[in-house]
Amino acid sequence: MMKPDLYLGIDCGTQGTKALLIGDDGTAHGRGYAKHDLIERANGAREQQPQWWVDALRTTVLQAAGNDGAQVKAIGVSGQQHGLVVLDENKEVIRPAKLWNDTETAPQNAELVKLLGGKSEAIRRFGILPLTGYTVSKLLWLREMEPENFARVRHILLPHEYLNFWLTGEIFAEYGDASGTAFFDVRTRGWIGEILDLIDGGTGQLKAALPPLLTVDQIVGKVKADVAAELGLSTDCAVSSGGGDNMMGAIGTGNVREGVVTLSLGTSSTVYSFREAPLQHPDSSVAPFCSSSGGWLPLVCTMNATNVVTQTLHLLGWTVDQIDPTLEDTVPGAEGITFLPFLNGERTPDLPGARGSIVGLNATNFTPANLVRSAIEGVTFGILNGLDLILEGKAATKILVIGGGARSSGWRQMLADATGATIQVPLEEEAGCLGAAIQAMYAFGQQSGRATTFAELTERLVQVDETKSASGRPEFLALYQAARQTYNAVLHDQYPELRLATT
Ligand SMILES: Nc1ncnc2c1ncn2[C@@H]1O[C@H](COP(=O)(O)OP(=O)(O)O)[C@@H](O)[C@H]1O
Ligand SMILES: O=C(CO)[C@@H](O)[C@H](O)COP(=O)(O)O
Repeated sequence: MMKPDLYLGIDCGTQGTKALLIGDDGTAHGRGYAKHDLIERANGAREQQPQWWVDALRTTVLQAAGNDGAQVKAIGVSGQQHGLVVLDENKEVIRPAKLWNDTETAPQNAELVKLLGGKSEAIRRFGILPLTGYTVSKLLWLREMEPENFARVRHILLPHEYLNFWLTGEIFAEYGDASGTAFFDVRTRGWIGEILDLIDGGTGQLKAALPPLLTVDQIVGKVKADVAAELGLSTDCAVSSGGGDNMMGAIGTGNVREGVVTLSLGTSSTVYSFREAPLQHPDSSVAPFCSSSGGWLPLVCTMNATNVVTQTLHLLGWTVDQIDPTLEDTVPGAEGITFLPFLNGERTPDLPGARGSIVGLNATNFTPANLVRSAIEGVTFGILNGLDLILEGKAATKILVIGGGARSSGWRQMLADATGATIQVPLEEEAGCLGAAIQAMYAFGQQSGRATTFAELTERLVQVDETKSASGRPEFLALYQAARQTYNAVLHDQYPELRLATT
């Protein structure tokens, strides 16, 4: 019997790496998962060793494709966005990668925005406002805090590009993930050398360290012989350009045409919707990123999501299994408790120095269950403020929800009740992996003369798990609107400098 062609999608998230092996028809042939460590310091530092991602990739590829490696035609890699990986002249990692949720670099981000002429000028000139967490301020931080490491930088990579490099020995960038550096012009799809000149004083060191950019039709290269031997892959196995995890989540939810909305509840919470043309939203919280399927992917990201829920559960000695009964047993608004979930500063709203707070406690409402509900509501209301921005005032009718938090039926129902939209979950839970595998299939098709489109592929391979859909219950809408208004009022009260769009 002929063995089927297989495609491997790898997703290097913050908490762990996942791998998914699929056939031409989208059938899953194997899966893998490995956890990552995280370096966390009270000053907002969030770092990981790139080697940890490589180790996790090895483990998950062997788990997913250990017996079928020779049939894998192409691999796509999805990675947490914005992380800074710096390599020296021998292509060795210089220091741990500062991650998308690192807020230690907030002073450098503020300094950079000033150097660029202020917020409006930065947007006018470069089409993007650097926010704390984007790659660019990590470079300024490195120059100021670790000048000896800065002097050794010869290659600047993002997490997924580092994994592509490990797999192929080639260093390339692609438009989607490059958008999150803030030294990439999303309008013209080219690097912005001028910003890097400001950081290195015009020596040209950083510009020379930028990788060449690939279009989505191109591949990074073939898997190196030693990697192929170790992982049981063929040396003919191609590696597609890959992309940021949100860009791959977009492909994995069919968000490759206008009108589709995806909401991800992972370590971060994100909401995004594909556009044919770049979108310069009046609110700079809307990141004007490119997608990794061609086109653009305006996106809002909050830095505190399942991490806050998990930490609240840990505090109580509870587990995620208790989320659903807890939401069932409590009422919207948690009897007056409001939880601002900024345990690690925040990116949306732009408050990198913010701290979390819980307000409205009294002798009757101060219960473990209300505490858990208020944490989930705080995370939810924050990302729904982002959803309003993405939809530019229009009401959502259908939202595809992905990420670890999407496993909770109670949380899905909360999203449906609070928006009035139908909440759907893709049949393949690991949308980032599926998107990466689909991109690999697309690139392999382009390379081998069997060209297809992302629309055709996703139409065929992305399906909804109808058993997990949730519809808004009208009687809950007003209750959630009131709770969300209270949340926004507390937010503005504590941070009067905000001009966040509220409902
Ligand atoms: N049933 C569940 N209900 C709510 N949250 C869950 C559930 N299962 C897992 N999670 C949360 O999902 C998170 C992991 O999400 P994931 O999307 O894999 O993150 P990342 O991509 O950032 O590594 C964990 O914090 C975990 O607590
Ligand atoms: O910074 C962003 C998006 O701009 C984050 O969404 C990161 O890409 C991390 O993703 P997860 O680990 O939460 O999937």
